Amino acid sequence: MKLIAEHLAVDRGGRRVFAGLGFVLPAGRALVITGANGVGKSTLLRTLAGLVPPSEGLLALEGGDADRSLAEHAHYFGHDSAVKRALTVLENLEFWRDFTAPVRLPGFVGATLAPREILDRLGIGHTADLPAAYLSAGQTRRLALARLFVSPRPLWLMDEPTSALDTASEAQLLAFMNGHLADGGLIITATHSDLALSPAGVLHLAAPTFPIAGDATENITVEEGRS
Ligand SMILES: Nc1ncnc2c1ncn2[C@@H]1O[C@H](COP(=O)(O)OP(=O)(O)OP(=O)(O)O)[C@@H](O)[C@H]1O
Repeated sequence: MKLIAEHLAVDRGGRRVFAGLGFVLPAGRALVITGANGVGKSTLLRTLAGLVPPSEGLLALEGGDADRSLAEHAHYFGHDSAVKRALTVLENLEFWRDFTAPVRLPGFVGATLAPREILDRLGIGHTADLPAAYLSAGQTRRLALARLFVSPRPLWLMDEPTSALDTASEAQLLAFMNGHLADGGLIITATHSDLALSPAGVLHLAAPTFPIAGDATENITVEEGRS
């Protein structure tokens, strides 16, 4: 399984955010997207998640399920935790489990945990029957993270995944992410933190020094390593 992006261009609000972007990410590897504020990291993740349409280019998951879109292979862990405040914590997870079809593929054995089990592992088991509105910012973030485990999907798209997490939760998140890679999953994450993901490459997005009309590959650096 590998994720392929070729000549990707995305426009938002009538303005080209990036163009000429390409990478190949094989199963079991992470791609860390870096770059200054506003350069397009979240936009790239939202495009991969099917939330923003690309203006140009190709996105494909080779070895994926041909009956599903790329977005249906992915969990998107974005800035907004997308937690339903009126539902209990457990109801949020049960909804997500029932709403999100699991994806199982040769070479990918994603962890599937029962909602109560992952809540316990993330240290918020005691909140299971509370309305999600009562959770603190860090607890809400952990609930959003719990969703990745109730329905296995190979591609994790993670936007600033460590935000609002304390040091212990950050270390646990890193262990989960490395576990997902060891299971044959793929991770693309935008972060300003130095996450010790292994193996990982870096995709650096740089602000264009000229108005982008078409190809802007000069503004994109893919660096392998961190293995
Ligand atoms: N809904 C939108 N409509 C129009 N423009 C948008 C929209 N969302 C984002 N943009 C613009 O797209 C550009 C890229 O934004 P994006 O959020 O992808 O940056 P980022 O690299 O993730 O930034 P940060 O590090 O601050 O999170 C910015 O110029 C932003 O203003």
